[in-house]
Amino acid sequence: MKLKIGTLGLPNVGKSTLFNAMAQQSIAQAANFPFCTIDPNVTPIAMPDLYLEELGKLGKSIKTVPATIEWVDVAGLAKGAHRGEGLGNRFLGTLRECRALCHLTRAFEDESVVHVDGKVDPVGDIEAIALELLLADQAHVERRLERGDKVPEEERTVLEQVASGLALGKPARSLQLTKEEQLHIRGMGLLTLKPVIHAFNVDECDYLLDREATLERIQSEIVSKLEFFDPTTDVWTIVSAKVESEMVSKSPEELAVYLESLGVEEDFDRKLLSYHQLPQLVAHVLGLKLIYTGPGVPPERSQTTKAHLLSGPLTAEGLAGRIHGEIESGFIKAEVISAANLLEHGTYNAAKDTGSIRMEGREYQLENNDVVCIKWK
Ligand SMILES: Nc1ncnc2c1ncn2[C@@H]1O[C@H](COP(=O)(O)OP(=O)(O)OP(=O)(O)O)[C@@H](O)[C@H]1O
Ligand SMILES: [Mg+2]
Repeated sequence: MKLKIGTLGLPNVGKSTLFNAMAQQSIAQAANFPFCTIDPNVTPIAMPDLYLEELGKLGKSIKTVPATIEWVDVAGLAKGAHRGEGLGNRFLGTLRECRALCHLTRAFEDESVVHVDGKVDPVGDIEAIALELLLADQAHVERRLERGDKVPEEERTVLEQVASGLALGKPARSLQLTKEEQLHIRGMGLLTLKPVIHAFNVDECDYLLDREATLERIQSEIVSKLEFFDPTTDVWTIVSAKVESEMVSKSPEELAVYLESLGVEEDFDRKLLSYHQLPQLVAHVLGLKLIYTGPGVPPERSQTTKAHLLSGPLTAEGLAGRIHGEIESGFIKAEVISAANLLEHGTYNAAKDTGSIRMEGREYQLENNDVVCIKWK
């Protein structure tokens, strides 16, 4: 199953516009009225990758396959959703399946775009959403605990701890649960346990021209005032959903004219755009790794260089199982080299000749940016 990231925020803050900028096409209906989105939108997003294309060339592959995550856009969450305001909070069930949340907050002034409360107040808006998540989790945990003995004891103990925290207004991720404790309640999909990427939706000027000053202002006026911003689980960035969605729908010529009209240099760094930035932050908060297969495999067996996303530990044998059952059962050894090291050598054979390719066994734990070639019989 693909790793999913869910967007969250008040109605009409730009979630679907950001989704379209991320998907690089217009899939989601984005419009200037609250509750425009009802059913979730989902799109695959390629993980930004430093090595894949070059490795594909080195391996003379016909195609390269990037690792992807799924970006999920849901309805706006209204204040009072737990009491049924807006579309209520039942749709949060979609977000329970997501591994991290991207919390989008309006930080642009534009009188023509409706704000559900009539004023732009990022700190208040974030806390309102945080409260809705807290209340949703509280109800979810209570329902589970009501099942009494049907809930395994280890799980019940952790849930009781979470319930006490939530009652004090503490999100589950702030309770410092151990990995093992988290495992007992994994199936619950607690929203307040998920890492949060705060994205502040700013206007084009703040985003493109006044970037540094905007970042400083957001840190001092918003992030530093948040009660539950934990830098060990949460990160933040700025986006400009409207301008970014316009950028991705333009041809290169139109884009040049558009950037010039905004007073932005043509060599504007595309790595600042959300479809690049946000997956990077996802990788950061979830500790994701990328590894590669393809180079080193004889061309008659594979003509594809593929990036694989790891969201937890994986052994060489585990990777073999992901590729094919026969490769797993016939596993002999794994040839491993880091992508950067392989590219320095120019060819797989050159890397082999200098002894740079290591031989690893079944139990080898894959590391970020490993290029792996499994030998099997
Ligand atoms: N940075 C921005 N500056 C100005 N306007 C913006 C910006 N980002 C989004 N908008 C505008 O805000 C309006 C609402 O956008 P959108 O439909 O994407 O919001 P949403 O959060 O998905 O809303 P809903 O919760 O109703 O689904 C649109 O008119 C969009 O063009
Ligand atoms: Mg929407």
